[in-house]
Amino acid sequence: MTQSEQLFQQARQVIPGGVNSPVRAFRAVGGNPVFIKSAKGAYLHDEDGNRYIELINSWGPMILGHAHELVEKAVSDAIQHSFSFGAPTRREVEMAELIVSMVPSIEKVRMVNSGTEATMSAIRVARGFTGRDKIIKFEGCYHGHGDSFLIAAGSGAVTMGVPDSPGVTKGVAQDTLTAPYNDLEAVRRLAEANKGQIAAIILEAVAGNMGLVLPAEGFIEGLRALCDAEGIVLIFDEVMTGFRLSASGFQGITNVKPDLTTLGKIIGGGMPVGAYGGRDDIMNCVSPAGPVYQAGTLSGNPIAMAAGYAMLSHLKDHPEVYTTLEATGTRLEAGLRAANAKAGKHYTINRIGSMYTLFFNEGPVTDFETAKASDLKLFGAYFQAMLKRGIYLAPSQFESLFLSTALTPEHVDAILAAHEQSLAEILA
Ligand SMILES: Cc1ncc(COP(=O)(O)O)c(C=O)c1O
Ligand SMILES: N[C@H](C=O)CCC(=O)O
Repeated sequence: MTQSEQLFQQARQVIPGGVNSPVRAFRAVGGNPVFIKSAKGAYLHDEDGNRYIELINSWGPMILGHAHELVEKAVSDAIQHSFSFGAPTRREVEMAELIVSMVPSIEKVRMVNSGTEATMSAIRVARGFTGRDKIIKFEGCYHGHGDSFLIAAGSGAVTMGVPDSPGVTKGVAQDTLTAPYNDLEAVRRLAEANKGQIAAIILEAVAGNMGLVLPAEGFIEGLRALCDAEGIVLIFDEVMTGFRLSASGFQGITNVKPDLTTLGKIIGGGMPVGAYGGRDDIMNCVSPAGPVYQAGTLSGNPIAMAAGYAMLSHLKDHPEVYTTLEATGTRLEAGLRAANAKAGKHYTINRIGSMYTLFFNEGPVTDFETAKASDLKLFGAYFQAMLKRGIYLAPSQFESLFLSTALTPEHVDAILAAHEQSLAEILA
């Protein structure tokens, strides 16, 4: 038995399903999850001494690769002053100023401890601000595990076959209306049928939790116009895309500005952090400035703030990070397409910057339905074939992969060699 097998056996006795987040259990791809011991740069090392090239990067945060010295130093310096105070600190003011300076639509920001907390809080504020109850979300978008979002949810929820989770009350579920991603007409119909009742439209402007799906031309602009016309709060969930697609996230590469933005992942540099922010008048509803309650014992945690501040300042001062990531993504995408064509397959590859998904589906993949048409059995075989060759992919078709600046052209070539061999193996 390997160390990972032994640990998984132990884990199942004391942790539900043996993992602290469902997608880690490898249920969608079979086999035993790999237990990680350490990581540095572009590599993960497991408990059995195997090394993998990293394409998940902790589901996004490690944009500079693992254990980057800047973040490492910031954390070790911060630790000298204790780990949590539950009181205001200089660093959290600086962190808020930094976020506000980098994301133009954010005038005020509140730190929380996860992306889930950020999205839950953002819709509460939108409801408090508008005095309305309903929200619109998109099928296959995932906004964490808050009750209101576990309706037609992507990511681990669809991977485990529970996009509508038991445990969410009918009352909560009926306040979440869903539309197919990229279907503006469907959203307009919902808004018309529920006139004056919709507090917010929340979306992953680039969806990463049904696999990567890009917004169709005019979709985001149409949502903005609809929200303006109907007094609906537009929320971009940038937990994945924030500071990844540009130094100001997805909104840095489009003209559309949301009213509220949710953040997570990169802003903690790998520490557990989330944030939500946006228009001054909306954010002033948050307690103690206003009546909408939201709190947190560990919110603005000094270690997390130090890690996040080091990460964001680096991204702000080094725009070349994004050019490097684009070059890595371009090289990888071109190689994957060439290998697929050589194998006689024209699988869809959706990519933007350092995020991409290879769908086992000839596509196009433009929404949840088309993503679900992928050959999941083949994906599972591909995942295992790549893992065996030392490439660590997300263990589900319904996820994006994340590149880091630690990946060199040589790493990309190693990934492409493994890809070609894996395709040959699974298609034989
Ligand atoms: C777009 C998006 N929103 C929200 C979340 C929830 O974040 P967390 O897992 O930190 O609660 C995630 C990831 O899980 C995400 O990808
Ligand atoms: N897609 C999720 C976050 O981005 C995957 C992480 C998780 O659910 O554990």
